[in-house]
Amino acid sequence: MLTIDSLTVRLGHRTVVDALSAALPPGEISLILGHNGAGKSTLLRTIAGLLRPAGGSIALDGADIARRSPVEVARSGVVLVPQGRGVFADLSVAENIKLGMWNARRLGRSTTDTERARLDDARELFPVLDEQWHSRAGSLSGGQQQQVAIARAFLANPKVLLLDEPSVGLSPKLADVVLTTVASLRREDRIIVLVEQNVHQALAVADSVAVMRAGAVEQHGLAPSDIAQQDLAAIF
Ligand SMILES: Nc1ncnc2c1ncn2[C@@H]1O[C@H](COP(=O)(O)OP(=O)(O)OP(=O)(O)O)[C@@H](O)[C@H]1O
Repeated sequence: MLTIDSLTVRLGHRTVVDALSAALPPGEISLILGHNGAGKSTLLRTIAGLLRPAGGSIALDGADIARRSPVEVARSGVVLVPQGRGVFADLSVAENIKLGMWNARRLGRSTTDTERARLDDARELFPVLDEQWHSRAGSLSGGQQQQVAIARAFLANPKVLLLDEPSVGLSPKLADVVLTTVASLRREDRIIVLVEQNVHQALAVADSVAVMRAGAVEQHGLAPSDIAQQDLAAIF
């Protein structure tokens, strides 16, 4: 369980995350909705250890990770796929994906024994990438590059996977493919936090929904099927 309690993050003089509390359970995809500037990316970056909160706590299975270094947070199994793909265009698909594996090894979260099986799993989960395993990543479509970024995170064997708008800039069809891939990464002991603007497609794969407004959680634990059109109009 990832338990966030009274988390406050200031950027300059602005309070961007304001006494936010939420509980994100394993085995679920928790979708975070909110208008531009609500603080969603800042929340993900703080969970990943890239920003130091001014107050509050972030507990992963009971241990407070809020003020640990990014490396220590990664070592505890938190992986962020930030906005923008962060794919190395001149490296092959395979090399890009293996970077996740090497990173996990460096952090002590992977052994050579498990890596082979995990690589095979990745090729099965991402058949499009398997077909282009040795192609230059920069030659892939936007949707495929996004899949490379997600596959790299998968290879890092995350306990907590944070995805910041993975379908941004993609056609509805490719967004669907990417979000279906995200859904296939759901595992009993894995916490997946998804920030998305492609709301309808994200609702189709989410297990629960939280709504952020002005840095705080306005509603949480909502069932995706309970979110009606008029609610969405009020959120955005
Ligand atoms: N370095 C910074 N200094 C001051 N304010 C910042 C800084 N970075 C972001 N902000 C502000 O913090 C607020 C929250 O930004 P954040 O990117 O977390 O929102 P978001 O909900 O992810 O929005 P979006 O959907 O546009 O990415 C925004 O108003 C933004 O302008």
